[in-house]
Amino acid sequence: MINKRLLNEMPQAKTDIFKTVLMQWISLLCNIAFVFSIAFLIDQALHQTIRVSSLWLVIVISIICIAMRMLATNRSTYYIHKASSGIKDHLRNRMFDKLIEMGSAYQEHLSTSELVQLNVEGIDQLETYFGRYMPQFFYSMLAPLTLFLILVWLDWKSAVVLLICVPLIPLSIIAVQKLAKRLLSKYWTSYANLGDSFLENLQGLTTLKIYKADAYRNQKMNEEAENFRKITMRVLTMQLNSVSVMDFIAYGGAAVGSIVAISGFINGSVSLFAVLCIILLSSEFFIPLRILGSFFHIAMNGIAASDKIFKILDMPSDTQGQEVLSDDALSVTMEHVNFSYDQSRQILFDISLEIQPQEFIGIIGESGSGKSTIAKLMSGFHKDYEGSVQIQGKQRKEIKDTSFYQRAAYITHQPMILKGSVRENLLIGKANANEEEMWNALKQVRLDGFLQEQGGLDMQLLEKGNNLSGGQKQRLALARALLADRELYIFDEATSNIDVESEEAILAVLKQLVKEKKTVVLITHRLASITACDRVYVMEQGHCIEQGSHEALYQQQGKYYAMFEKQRELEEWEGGSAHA
Ligand SMILES: Nc1ncnc2c1ncn2[C@@H]1O[C@H](COP(=O)(O)OP(=O)(O)OP(=O)(O)O)[C@@H](O)[C@H]1O
Repeated sequence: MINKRLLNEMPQAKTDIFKTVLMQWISLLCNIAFVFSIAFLIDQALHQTIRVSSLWLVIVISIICIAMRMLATNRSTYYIHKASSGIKDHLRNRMFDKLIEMGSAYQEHLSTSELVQLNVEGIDQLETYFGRYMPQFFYSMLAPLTLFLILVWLDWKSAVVLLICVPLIPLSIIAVQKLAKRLLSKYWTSYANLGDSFLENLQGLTTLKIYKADAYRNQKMNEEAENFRKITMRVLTMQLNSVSVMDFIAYGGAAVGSIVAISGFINGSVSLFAVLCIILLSSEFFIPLRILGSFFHIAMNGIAASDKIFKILDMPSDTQGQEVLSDDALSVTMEHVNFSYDQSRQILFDISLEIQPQEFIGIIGESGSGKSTIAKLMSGFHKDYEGSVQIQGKQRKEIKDTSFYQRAAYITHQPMILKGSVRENLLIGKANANEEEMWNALKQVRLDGFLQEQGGLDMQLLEKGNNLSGGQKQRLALARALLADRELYIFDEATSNIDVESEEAILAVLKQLVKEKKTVVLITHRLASITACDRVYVMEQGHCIEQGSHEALYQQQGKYYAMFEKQRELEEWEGGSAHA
């Protein structure tokens, strides 16, 4: 019922919970005083001994009690808010820090929609746990004890009966909790899966429409939604049933206590004043626990979410190394690397390659041969490889991502363009770049002409750069990378959507980069682009089958030669047929 880990996460919340309980307790004392004064008045009225002075006394006590209750309720609301908002901020920051700490490899373990759900709704449900459930938990122990210690002087029998009935409520909560835990864990898993499907289908809606596959995916999602509905209904049924059980115990317990007091009154062993006090206060024994029960389910939902949150927070931080690169130039060495994304299929087989500072390296091969996987291993996206991937002689998995990315850039064929101006997108590469630098970079990638017609650097881009063509997005990403001025550039099909003429201009920029003492790794399908490389690695089905300069590989008349010739023939044929 008490999650120690959550409480220890936020020691400050303990003080706020204590203050909330104190305020609720003061409120209870006011209530008792109010009931006592009313019972006193009724007792005097029935015995016809009422006096004006006692009437005034009751009125004054009532006003004081009501005012103090209002004040105590106000303060407890404030502390409730303080306790719950603090933990929300704290956990969201911890999650954010953890993701940063895990670096680019976090996507291997977590899906975006699960993260969003946990961070938004999951953490919101902890608000109830901290702000409502926890104070209520302690108060619901304190309230019956306080009432018992007061009422036992009026009629010990009914006080004992009332106190004995109270633990039945927590017992029923514990029983329900056992059932709830597994059910809620299933509920969260089903919710996260549905979120995943929803996000994916929404992102791929255009493709689904084109292939008329939307109805099928819709049906699949409906099935998942139906599963989620069923499990939600089971959760709600469990909640309603447990609330009914608690109501039965609460009102039944109060009734039993009152009956004992009334029979004492009939026997003459209990005074009218005492029986009135017991009847009016008997429900107070149970109400705090009954309220606790109503918070319990939302709180348990928060706890289920927190279990998942802690699982993420407890993930090994060694998903990202802690070593920092030295000021020496960056070299990349891969030795006997084997790699699989999953157990079912090996993707890379015994890959060894070497990239010295200021070299211009090409990696080619047919689609699916493992080129991007090599780039991803160098960039630190996956650590679970055999063999060695070293940067500056240090294992890549030991190197901190921030240290690597300060010196290196990985540019893919699907660059991330953010909603906002072109300027904002460029400043991601270099925060303090001036206009001249930005235009210079845009000119190098031949995007300047288009942008000048479209409002320049202030041109507003839609989400994911959707108002740019595929080639324009790639050029913008290249301009951003050039502005970033890194030592090592890994271009993974980064110019795949760019027309041949512009690609030649960009190739000239890459050659210029090498002259400026940068190291460039170029992964491409366009073999004409890599003739200038110092060394080319040829991949086939996860094996590196050839390596050497363009001239050496060409003369070897192996795979490279065959691919090169085939592409040249195709280009010549295309050129010829275009002219025909
Ligand atoms: N995240 C992943 N999980 C499982 N398998 C993957 C994953 N990414 C790639 N693969 C598999 O690894 C193999 C190599 O993929 P990779 O992207 O490295 O090839 P590539 O040579 O870059 O291909 P292309 O030229 O088409 O980009 C492919 O068969 C692919 O199915």
